[in-house]
Amino acid sequence: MTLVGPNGGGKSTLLRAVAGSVDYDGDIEFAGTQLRGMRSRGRARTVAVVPQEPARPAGMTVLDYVLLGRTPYVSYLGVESAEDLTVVGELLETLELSALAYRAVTSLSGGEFQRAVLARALAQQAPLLLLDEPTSSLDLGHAQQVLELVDELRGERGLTVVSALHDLTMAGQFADHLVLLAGGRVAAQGAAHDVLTEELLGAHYGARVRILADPQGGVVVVPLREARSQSDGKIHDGRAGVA
Ligand SMILES: Nc1ncnc2c1ncn2[C@@H]1O[C@H](COP(=O)(O)OP(=O)(O)OP(=O)(O)O)[C@@H](O)[C@H]1O
Repeated sequence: MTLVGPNGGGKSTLLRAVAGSVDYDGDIEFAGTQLRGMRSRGRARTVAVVPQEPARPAGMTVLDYVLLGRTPYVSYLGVESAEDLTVVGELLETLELSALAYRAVTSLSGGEFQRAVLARALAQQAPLLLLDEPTSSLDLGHAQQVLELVDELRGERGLTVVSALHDLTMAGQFADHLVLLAGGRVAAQGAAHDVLTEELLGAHYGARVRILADPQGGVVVVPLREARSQSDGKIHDGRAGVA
């Protein structure tokens, strides 16, 4: 499920409620289990989170940072097993972080660190993965790669993924079910072509867009600039001049 919506719409708050880091009314159930009141080790084996603004622990290497994801499996003696190291090694490889394994996380670029945060969350091997803007610092290629990887894991391991995305075209390409949150409420939900419409994006984002259908079935959202006429200086509907 992919959450979209304007700033302040409630995407992060919803993810934090599912993650158990803010209080909420009502119940949140996953696979028949109430998430409220779960013990921290059990919760960490159930829910993995990629927060929007994760802290970078000073002096910690990328390897140790990703190994933190194995905490729910590490014995009480605190020693990581061969399996922990294998899982982490594979993730470092997949996310192109092997060469950075012994670098301090504080020295990474925004995109490198974002991949390390995802690796740490995937190392938890939890069936529910919450991603808050997982591609916000990534270049186009890495953003596609990360979303493909998450989609593959969703298929292969049966993960449930709830992701907040600002990039509506990425959402229109990758989301199976979209939820548009605005003012803390669900404004629309469904398939990409039902939610990413000119009307809904105009009403809830105050945005002027053109929606294009991608032949492969996805949706492309093109932001339109208001066109200024040179002759009368008035602002005209940008749609008029766009093929
Ligand atoms: N701890 C808090 N105390 C008070 N208000 C909060 C708190 N956390 C979030 N809010 C408010 O709740 C609303 C929803 O915020 P939230 O961070 O969930 O939005 P968002 O959809 O993730 O936005 P963005 O796209 O800007 O990241 C905002 O108006 C925000 O200011």
